[in-house]
Formats: sequence, structure tokens, C-alpha cells
Amino acid sequence: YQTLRCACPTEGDEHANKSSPQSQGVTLTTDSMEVGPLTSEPTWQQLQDFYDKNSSKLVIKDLFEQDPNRFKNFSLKLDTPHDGDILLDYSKNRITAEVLKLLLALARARKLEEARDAMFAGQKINFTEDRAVLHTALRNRSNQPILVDGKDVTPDVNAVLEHMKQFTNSVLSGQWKGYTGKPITDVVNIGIGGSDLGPLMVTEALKAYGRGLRLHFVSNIDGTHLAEVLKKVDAESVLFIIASKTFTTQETITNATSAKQWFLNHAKDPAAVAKHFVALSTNAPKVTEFGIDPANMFGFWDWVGGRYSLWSAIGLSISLAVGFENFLQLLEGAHYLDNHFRTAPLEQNVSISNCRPANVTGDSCQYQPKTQSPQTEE
Ligand SMILES: O=P(O)(O)OC[C@H]1O[C@](O)(CO)[C@@H](O)[C@@H]1O
Repeated sequence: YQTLRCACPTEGDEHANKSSPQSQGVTLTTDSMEVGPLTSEPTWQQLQDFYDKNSSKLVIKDLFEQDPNRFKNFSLKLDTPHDGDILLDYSKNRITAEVLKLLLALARARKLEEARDAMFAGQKINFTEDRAVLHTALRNRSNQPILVDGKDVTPDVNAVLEHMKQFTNSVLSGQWKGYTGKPITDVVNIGIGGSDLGPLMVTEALKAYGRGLRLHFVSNIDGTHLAEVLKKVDAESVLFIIASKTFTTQETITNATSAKQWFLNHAKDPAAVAKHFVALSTNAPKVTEFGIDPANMFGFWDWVGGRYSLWSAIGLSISLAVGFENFLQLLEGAHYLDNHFRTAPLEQNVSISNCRPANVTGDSCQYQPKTQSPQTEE
């Protein structure tokens, strides 16, 4: 979407200057894919004209009456290898064949395909931070090499997955014991933004696959959030996951510090922390400074954007909830869709189609990119 819309900072842009020229919608720029302001695009003007002339006349009931094949024309079916079809039905959006054609032309004019390919190739399309955007590498189940600055990141990704597997199996089997020898019964994930909402969403959605651990998520800086969760857990059998890409986020570190204090009030032995606290982060020095054993740290990388980090070590709570083998299946599914997004023509591309209708259904003909990323609880 960055190629389509100049006004949003690039994914993963934790430290972007919010008043930068990019955020004011002036000009989009990665050197290889420079495009001018969106509203100067001829196709954009055509869309605007269409909207001005037709918007009030677009009634979905009428559109169905005018075109008996509307469902067929405005839906896509994706045949998955193991799990049946995925149906994307966007026929109930205020979209017409003409609009669809214009939107695809606009996507091409804005070099969407080039941007997609650049992302998969590990180019630094996060130009405000000069970083690659490679959450796709986290679920690269085919193990094709993916290079960042000339280095294949696949072995590092697989090493962290192996660590997650060992840890998950050890906790779920009861082999991992708390400081008094009890197995873990409760997991408290402390994080915020992508370090909270992604795993929270997935563990909710996959509750049916639960393996018996009780999962709790604490994100709010208001102490009530943590206090209420602590009432439900036992210091002898609780595992705290401190999830923070930067390990400097104020809300998370405040809650993590309170949790550690609460735990030490019960355990009265700093050595016990190693049995009850693990960290998911890119910042090893800060994790160590906080008092978590580096052996209990699950790493990831600056090319993982916060809102897509559930596919990284940030997904440890998911793995603990549903088992590592199910976490791997989640990665497999995402990899399948990544391949579809990367190779299917725009006309048949489910990922592209899923965002198109949003564009002409708003109050004005504005781009309102839709993503499937969890950034709010709604
Ligand atoms: O994982 P961190 O570094 O604690 O950051 C938490 C969240 O804050 C953001 O930086 C901004 O919302 C997200 O991208 C990120 O998921």
C-alpha cells in the first residue's frame, strides 16, 4: 500500500517522525519506485469523476438486479492444499466493473507489483528506517534463501523456531518446572501493540485447539489490568512472557517491572526469576539488564514490523496455547497465502481483491487501505 498511498508511515516504522514529509502525503519515495502524489495520477482523477457522478446511485440491490453474474464476477475462490476453498466475496460492496478496472490500473500505475516484489526480495522498502520488511521470511516454510544485506536470514529464523519448539514442548509436557517444582498452568503475556494484539487475536481465534494452559494478556498501563490478572494466577505456576521488540516501551516495561516485583514478593529469591520470566525481543542488552536469563530470550530482527510480529518469537504465547505443531501450521498457511500474493495476477489476487472495495465505499473517493493486521482490539 505504501506505493498507493503516501500518507502512511511504512510498516514497522516504530520511530518514524510523525510530521515527516512522507506522513504529510507529499511524495512517495524509494529510489527504485518513485511515484508522485496520488491525487495527480490520471486514473485517480477518473475514479474521482466516477465517484462524483455515480456515488449516490450505487445501490447494492440494484447492482445485483442489473447483473445476474455479479456474485461470480466479484468473488474469488482459492483452493488450498489441505483445507478446502477460501471464498472471498466482495460482490456486496459498492463496486462496478468499471471501478474495478480503474482500481487495478491505479494499482499498476502506483507500481504495486514492483513494491510487492521488492518486499519479498528483502529490499529496504521501509525507507524511513532504511529497513527491509520481511515478516514473510518468518513463515518461509519452503526454506528458499532470503537475503538481507547479502545474508540469508532463513537459518536464524529456523534456529528461533527450534528454540520455541523445545521450550513449548518442555512447558506443555510439564518438564519445565516453577521454583517450587510445580508445572506451569498460566501464561501472562505482557506487551502492547503488535506485541499483544496479534497473539491475543490468534489465541482467541484458535481456542478450540487449546492445550490446557490458561492464557492472559496484559497491555494497559493502568495497573488494574495487571492487578486483576495477578489475582487469577499462582506465583509457583505462572510464566510471564515479556514481549517487546524494542524492550524500551514504557507500558510494557512498567508492567513487567510490577510483575517481577509481585513475583519476588512471593518467591523471595531472584534466582527463581529464570523459571518464570522469558523475553521476546530484538534487544538482548535490555533483556539482560531487566534480569532475564539470555537463555530464556527468543530473538527476532529489525525487519519484523511490530504489527506483523505474531509470526516471529512474539508468537510464543500462541505456540504455548495451541502447541508448536499447530503454530507451524499457522506459518504454513501464511506461507501459502504469501506465495499466492506474490505470484497471482492482480485480477485473481485474493490479497489485492480484499482491499479494493474499500476504496469507493467511503464518504469520498479516498484511499482507505485495508489490512488484516491487528492493531486495535476491534
Ligand atoms: O514491541 P514494542 O517495541 O514494545 O512496541 C510495541 C508496539 O508499539 C508500536 O511500535 C507502535 O504501536 C508497534 O509497532 C509495536 O508493536
